[in-house]
Amino acid sequence: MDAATLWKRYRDWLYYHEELEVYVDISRMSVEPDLIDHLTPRFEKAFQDMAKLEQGAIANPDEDRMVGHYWLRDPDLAPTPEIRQEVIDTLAKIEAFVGQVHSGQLHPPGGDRFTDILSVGIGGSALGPQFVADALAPLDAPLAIHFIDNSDPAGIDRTLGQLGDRLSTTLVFIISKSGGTPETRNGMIEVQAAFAQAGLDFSKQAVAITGVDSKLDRQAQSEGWLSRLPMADWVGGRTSELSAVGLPAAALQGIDIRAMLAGAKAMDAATRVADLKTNPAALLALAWYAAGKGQGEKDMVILPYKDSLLLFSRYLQQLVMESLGKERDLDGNIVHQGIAVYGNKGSTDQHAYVQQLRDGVPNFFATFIEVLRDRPGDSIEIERGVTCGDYLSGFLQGTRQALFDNQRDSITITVPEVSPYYVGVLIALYERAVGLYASLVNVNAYHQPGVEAGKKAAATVLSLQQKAMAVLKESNKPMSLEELALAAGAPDQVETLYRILRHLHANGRGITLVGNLGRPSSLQVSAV
Ligand SMILES: O=P(O)(O)OC[C@H]1O[C@](O)(CO)[C@@H](O)[C@@H]1O
Repeated sequence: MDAATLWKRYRDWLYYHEELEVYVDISRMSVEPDLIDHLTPRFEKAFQDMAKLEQGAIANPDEDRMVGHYWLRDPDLAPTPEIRQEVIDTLAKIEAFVGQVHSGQLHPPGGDRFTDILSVGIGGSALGPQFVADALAPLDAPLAIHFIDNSDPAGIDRTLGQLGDRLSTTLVFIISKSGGTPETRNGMIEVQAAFAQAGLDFSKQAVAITGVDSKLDRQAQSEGWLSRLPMADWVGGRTSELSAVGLPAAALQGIDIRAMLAGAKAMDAATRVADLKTNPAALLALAWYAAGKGQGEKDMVILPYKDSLLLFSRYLQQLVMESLGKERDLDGNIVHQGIAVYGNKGSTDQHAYVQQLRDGVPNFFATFIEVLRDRPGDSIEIERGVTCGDYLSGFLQGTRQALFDNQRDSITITVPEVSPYYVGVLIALYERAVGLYASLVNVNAYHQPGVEAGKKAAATVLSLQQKAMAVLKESNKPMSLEELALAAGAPDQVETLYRILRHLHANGRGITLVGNLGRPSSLQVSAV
C-alpha cells in the first residue's frame, strides 16, 4: 500500500472521542469491506444484546444471572430501584469505611492507624486490584497493598515476610464472590495462623468482601470481623474491579475512585452508540474478528508503552479468555472459541519477544496502548531536542511500522495519561468490546464452566491423598504403589498417587519412599 493510500486509510478509520480525548486506530488491521457487510447484521444484534443486558435481561442463562457491571458506574441505569439503591449504598459504605480507616477511627488493636492492606483473593478478586494498584497507587500511599493470590506456601511466606511486624497494623481483605474458592480459603487460614502466632486478633483486622450470605460472609459475621462489604450477584469476577472488589483497596491507597467510575461511565456511554464506525468497542470487536476470522486464530498481544500499565495484559487475559474461551456456542454447537491474550510492555518487549512478532510465526495481532503525556512536569533532553519520552513514542511508532511492513496487524489505542479516569476508561472499553465480540461469535461471555473441571480434579487428588495416608497408617509393612492404589480404592490412579507421594516425601510429611524415585515401579512406601 502506498503512503497516500495508507494515510487515507488511517484518516478514514481513525476514531476520536473529543470529550474523552481517546483515539482508537484500526487502520493497520486487515478489515475487508466484505467483512463489514457480512458482520453488519451481527453487530446490530450485538448492540441489541448489550442494550438488553444493560436493561437487566438474564444475560448469563446458565447461572440465571443478570450482568450489571454497567450499573456500578451509573446507578440510574439499574433495572430496578432496589438495585440502584444497592449500588449507591455500597459505594457510600465503602467511602465511609475508607474515611474511618484514614482518620484512624477504625484502627488496629495495637496501633493508631492501619499501615498496610493484605488482599487475599484470586482471579477477578485479585487481578483488578493488582492492576489498579500498580497503575495508580501513589508512592506515598496512605496504605501500602500486598497480595496473596495463590495457594503457594512460599509465596504466602514471602508476602507475610514483607509485612513483618507491620502485620499488627495490617488490614486484611478476604475477597471472594462465591466465598468458597479454595485458594482464597487457604490464604485466609494461613493468614489467620500468622496472626495467632503473632498473638494478634485476626477478626479485629479482617474485612470480608463477598456475596451476601456466602460461607465467608457467615464466617465473618459469626466471628465479628471488622467489616463486611457486599458483592452483588450480578457482578462477575472479571468485571468486578469497579465494585466492592476493587474500590475499597483503591480508595485506601489514595486513588480517586469517583474518577475511575466517571471514566468508566463516560466510556460506557461512548460504547453504547449502536454504530460500528463510531463505537470504539465495536471497532475493537471488528478488528479482533477480522484478525482471527471470528475463531480466535490470532493471539492478542497487548503492548502498553507505559510502565504503569504493565499489568493490563494480565488483567485482560482473564477478561478476554475467561469470557470468550468457550467449548460451545449459545446454540450448543461445539465451537472452541476464544482469543489468547498475552503481553508485557513496550519498549521493553522490543528486547525480548518482538523479534518473533516481527519475523516469526504470524499468529497474532498487536495492540499498542499509547499514552500521550510522558510525565507530570517537564523532561530533560537526552539528546538535542529529544527526551526519553520522545524515544518511547518513537519506539512505538517504529515497532508498529516494522510489524506492518511484515504484514503483522496492529491496533493502537491512545489515551492522554494514566490516571484513575483513564484506567476506568480502558476497563470499560475492553469490557464492552468483549461483550460485543461474544455476541458476534454467539458465546456466553459470562460463565466459566471450563474452570470447574480442574477444580473437581484437584479435589479428587486431595481425597486420594487422604485415603492413601489412612491406608499407610493402618498398614504395618511397606507397599508398592500399585498395592497402595488398590488399597486406597483407586487402582487406576497409580500415576496420581506416585506424584502425591513424591510431593509428600519432598516435604517430610510422614512417609518413607525406598527405591529409585525415577523408577516408580521400584518404590516401596510406608508411613514414618
Ligand atoms: O471471587 P471468587 O468467587 O473467589 O472467584 C474467583 C475467580 O474464580 C473464578 O470463578 C474461576 O474459578 C473466576 O471467574 C473468579 O474471578
